[in-house]
Amino acid sequence: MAACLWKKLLQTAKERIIQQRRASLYDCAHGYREELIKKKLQQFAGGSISLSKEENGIGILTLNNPKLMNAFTGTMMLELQERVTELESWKDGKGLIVCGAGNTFCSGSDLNAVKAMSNSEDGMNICMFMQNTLTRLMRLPLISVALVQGKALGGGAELTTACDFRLMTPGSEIRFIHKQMGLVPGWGGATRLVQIVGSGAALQLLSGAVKVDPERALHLGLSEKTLVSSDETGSLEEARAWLSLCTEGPASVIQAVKKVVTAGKELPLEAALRTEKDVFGTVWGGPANLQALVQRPKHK
Ligand SMILES: CC[C@H](C(=O)O)C(=O)SCCNC(=O)CCNC(=O)[C@H](O)C(C)(C)COP(=O)(O)OP(=O)(O)OC[C@H]1O[C@@H](n2cnc3c(N)ncnc32)[C@H](O)[C@@H]1OP(=O)(O)O
Repeated sequence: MAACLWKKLLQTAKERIIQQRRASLYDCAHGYREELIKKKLQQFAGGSISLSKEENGIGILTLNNPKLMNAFTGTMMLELQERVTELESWKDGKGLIVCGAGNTFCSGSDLNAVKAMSNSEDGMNICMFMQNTLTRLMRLPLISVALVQGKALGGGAELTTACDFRLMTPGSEIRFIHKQMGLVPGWGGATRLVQIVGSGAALQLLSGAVKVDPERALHLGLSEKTLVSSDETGSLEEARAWLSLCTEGPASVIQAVKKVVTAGKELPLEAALRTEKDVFGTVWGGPANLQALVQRPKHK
């Protein structure tokens, strides 16, 4: 009887955590019609978003549009959502590296698409679509790293803030250039930047459309490390090595760690504590915990 009750409690806790994670920010109550925006984005084709899920639990998500400095076309925005959905159900996943092809990160939205969708309705729908998608990316139960090579501009800079960490190669830059386009970030980048560097520094970076080089990024806490290599292969290997320091151990435990930190970051105190309790309940007495106890030397 007790075991049956325990299993039910565990299942309820897991379902509640998954529901919290997958709930979209915007829906029809906000005038958001996802199927309509998807149809519109489909019209702006080009490039791709690939995902390689490796045996060691590290995923590599690559923006492939090097001819346009990995600018986001409409279909790439749709593919990003598909990859995030895939990652949400990756049971063995522990970490994620987001990078760009051709030794550069991402130069934001494809300006050809931006010009064709410059009306308010399309703009708001893209804004809500990308906020939904990047919020889900941010909340993945994986430890994520943006590997910034070359340039991360506009929406590309915003994408870096949806990752837990940023690693930059020599000579690379993160730049919120929105002001120069008469804009502010719309994919959630301003909100996340304030959380990362504080409101003062965020205001300076946005109001000045400041080129943030690796040194300044380190100083601001926007980047964790300046890598040694600038080339695609070398920098990816360095990023893998850096991430492996955070992802050693069973996927269930690494995912639980990310979930409790997300709760602490996003929820009011008591809700965060209750989520922590729920997540704790999924690992206490679990296989990794029991195995660790067996391996622990008896206290003398
Ligand atoms: C909320 C987010 C916001 C929005 O969605 O409204 C945006 O992100 S808007 C886009 C903001 N991004 C930009 O304004 C960057 C524009 N690009 C550049 O400033 C430069 O291309 C740069 C600095 C990224 C690279 O300069 P470089 O001299 O090294 O190369 P080229 O400029 O010759 O670029 C090569 C090739 O790529 C095309 N390109 C680059 N960025 C974009 C883009 N965002 N959209 C479309 N096409 C882009 C560029 O036109 C060149 O193409 P080519 O056919 O060879 O002329």
